[in-house]
Amino acid sequence: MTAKIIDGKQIAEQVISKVEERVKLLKGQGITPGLTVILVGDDPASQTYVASKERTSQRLGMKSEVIIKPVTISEKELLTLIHQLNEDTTVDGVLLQLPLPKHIDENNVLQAILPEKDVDGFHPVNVGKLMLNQEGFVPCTPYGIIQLLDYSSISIEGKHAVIVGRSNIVGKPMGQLLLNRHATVTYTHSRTQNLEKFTKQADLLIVATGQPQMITKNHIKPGATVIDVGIHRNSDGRLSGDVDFASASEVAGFITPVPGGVGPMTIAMLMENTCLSAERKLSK
Ligand SMILES: Nc1nc2c(c(=O)[nH]1)N[C@@H](CN(C=O)c1ccc(C(=O)N[C@@H](CCC(=O)O)C(=O)O)cc1)CN2
Repeated sequence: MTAKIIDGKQIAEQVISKVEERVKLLKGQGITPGLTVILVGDDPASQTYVASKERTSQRLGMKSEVIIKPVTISEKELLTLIHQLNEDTTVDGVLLQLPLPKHIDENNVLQAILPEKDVDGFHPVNVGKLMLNQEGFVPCTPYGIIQLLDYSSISIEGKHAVIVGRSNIVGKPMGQLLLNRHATVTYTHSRTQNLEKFTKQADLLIVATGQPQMITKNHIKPGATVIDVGIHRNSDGRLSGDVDFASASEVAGFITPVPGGVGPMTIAMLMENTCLSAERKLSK
């Protein structure tokens, strides 16, 4: 078997086109959705992702702002900035680019963002709403993966989804989203014994481990859908994921590439969440 490639770039463009129409409608009613991204430090990968967020939001006609702070910023200063953005009525979405320097308590600062401006979906209120299957904000990467499956007509209901990785950004919300769509969900992680035993049962295998190319054809049930969330820059400058793409493609039914799979969807869903935040403000 040779897997069909799920083209994240193309699906992201479709999502973005729909958001563009919604932004036009909002502007017609005097509302310009506003996104502010805070970047602390000078990590090159974070700079790339933030630039992409800025470029895409500008392209959509949103009010786009990137605030860059030195790595030495104190937690107190960062909290003051977030409080200012919470008060700013022209800002619909506030996003703090992760990772943060070690001296800043990530939970503390993420919780300072108003839940109604938390377009990353990381605030405990939005995490709780996801658990209860209520409307809030859904974290962009797992939300994007659901879109990849839907746009590719890959059914979720009744399927066995196995998640490899249990981060707050991807693994945990991913499992909850799939559960809300009636999948049977298994979480695995770095201390799971005999990982293959679980991954080989997966109809939908979502890999977010941060370990380059750790998943091979030996982990995959023939015909399964494999979603690779990992992103690693190799010594030759090329990008690869947590899945050995060549090997996995031999047995998977569908697979996402890196680059051009999940990454572009993260940006697209951020645009959707920002637009949604502005729409909610209008309907209040
Ligand atoms: N506050 C947040 N921080 C981080 C998040 C997040 O969702 N919210 N996710 C990741 C990084 N990330 C977004 O911020 C992100 C990662 C990758 C891509 C992407 O488009 N990747 C491209 C390749 C880009 C490249 O050349 O390096 C691809 O996969 O095709 C977008 C966003 C951690 N931090």
